[in-house]
This record gives sequence, structure tokens and C-alpha cells, in this order.
Amino acid sequence: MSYSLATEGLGKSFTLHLQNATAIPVLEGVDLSVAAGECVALSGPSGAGKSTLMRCLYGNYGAERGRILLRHRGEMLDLASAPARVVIEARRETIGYVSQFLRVIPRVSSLAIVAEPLIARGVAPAEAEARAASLLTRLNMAPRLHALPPATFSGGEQQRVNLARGFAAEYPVLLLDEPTASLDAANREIVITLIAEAKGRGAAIIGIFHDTEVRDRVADRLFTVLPIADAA
Ligand SMILES: Nc1ncnc2c1ncn2[C@@H]1O[C@H](COP(=O)(O)OP(=O)(O)OP(=O)(O)O)[C@@H](O)[C@H]1O
Repeated sequence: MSYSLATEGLGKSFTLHLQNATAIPVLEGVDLSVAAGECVALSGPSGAGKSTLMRCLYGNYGAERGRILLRHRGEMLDLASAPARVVIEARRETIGYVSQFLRVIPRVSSLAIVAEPLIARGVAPAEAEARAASLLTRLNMAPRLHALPPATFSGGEQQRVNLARGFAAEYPVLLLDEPTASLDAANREIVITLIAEAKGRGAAIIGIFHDTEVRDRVADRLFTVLPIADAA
């Protein structure tokens, strides 16, 4: 089977520098894989390391051990050892990450935030903005909100801007961290549809879904992350 993203023996611990450099091991020997068109949901108890694993997959946290293999430009790229410029290129073209909270940039409109990844990839600004507007509208963001910076938006509105940005770009690999956490039932349904459409066009998706109904409807299988003491 060929995978869009796979980890081999991934390990990560945190070092608490202000507490005598105490090491907190979080991930050990993680072998996870996701194929094109598949959605894998990370499960496991609170504090087990699901968010840490997601951040390692996107390169926000460096992996201490193991490999993170991403199908990028037709070849398997090890994100764990790739130079920063290659990681940035992979993020532009291949792997997207919808975090739980939007990173708000002062004075930048919602439309520009959503269109930005498309423009970075070379899509003409007018087309990128049309696609951004269409996604925002699908997520029930009224046109008057498109021109506003999302700093003053509600939690659910900010999450929808973040989701529009992630889905508009049509990344081949998409990481979703609790994508429906702040949404009402109607918008939750739309996100479920967007995930199904992304799978349909061959995207590989890894998600954390605390809403078990959403998880059961979108996930093809679960990958359990266990606290290291339990896994040993
Ligand atoms: N930056 C950090 N520095 C030190 N410890 C951290 C850091 N980030 C996470 N941890 C610890 O790593 C462990 C895993 O945290 P993580 O947030 O990945 O868990 P999770 O499975 O996503 O939990 P939840 O389901 O509650 O969101 C926890 O014990 C947490 O306290």
C-alpha cells in the first residue's frame, strides 16, 4: 500500500528547562500511516499525546527519533530531517494544518487569510479570492464578514475562517485538530461534508475529533495514542 503520510518509530519528549531539565517522554515508537482518500482519527485519553503527534507531523515540534514520511512532489520526503526551506515548501504545496484556534493577524481581512495559501501556491489573486469567498459562504460566513479582520469574531466564526483556509487550499494531506469544537450543528454538518469531499478528491486526513458522532461519520479507522506508561 502506498501512503501519503507515515511515521516510523516516531519519538518525542519535552524537556522542562526550569525544572532541572526534567524530561517528559510523550511519544515513543509511533508507527502511523494514512493513505490517499482515507481519514484516520487519533484517539486515546486526555494527555496521551494526540496534539503533540499532530504538531510533530506538521513540523512544529521536532521529532527526536524516527521518521515522518510525506509524499511530496511524487517522492517520500522525511520531514523529520528535511531542511527548513523544504518543510516550508511542503507546507505550501502538500500538507495543511487546521489548528483549533485561528492565529489572528491584525488588519488582515478574513478573505485574505483564506486566500493566502492559494496565492502562495501561484493561483491568481482574483481566482484565489473567489474560491476563498465561496468556502467562507459555504461555512455560513456572511459576505459582510469577509472584509473584516477576524480579531473580534466569535470562537465559532474564527474556527470557520480557519477551516475555510484549510479546505480552500485542497492540500493532499490535511491535519485537523478538533475542527468542529466551537461549531453549531449546522456548521458541523458542513465540515463533515467538506471532509467527505476532500477524501473524495484523494486527500489523506488525520484528525482529532472529541465529538464521537463526527468521528464515527468521517473516520475510516482509529489510531490510538497511549500514554507511554500504559503503552510499555
Ligand atoms: N510544550 C510542552 N511542554 C511540556 N509538556 C508538554 C508540552 N506540550 C504537551 N506537554 C505534555 O505532553 C503530554 C501530551 O499532551 P497533548 O496535548 O499532546 O495530549 P492530548 O492527547 O492532545 O490531550 P487532550 O486530549 O487533553 O487535548 C501531556 O502530559 C502534556 O502535559
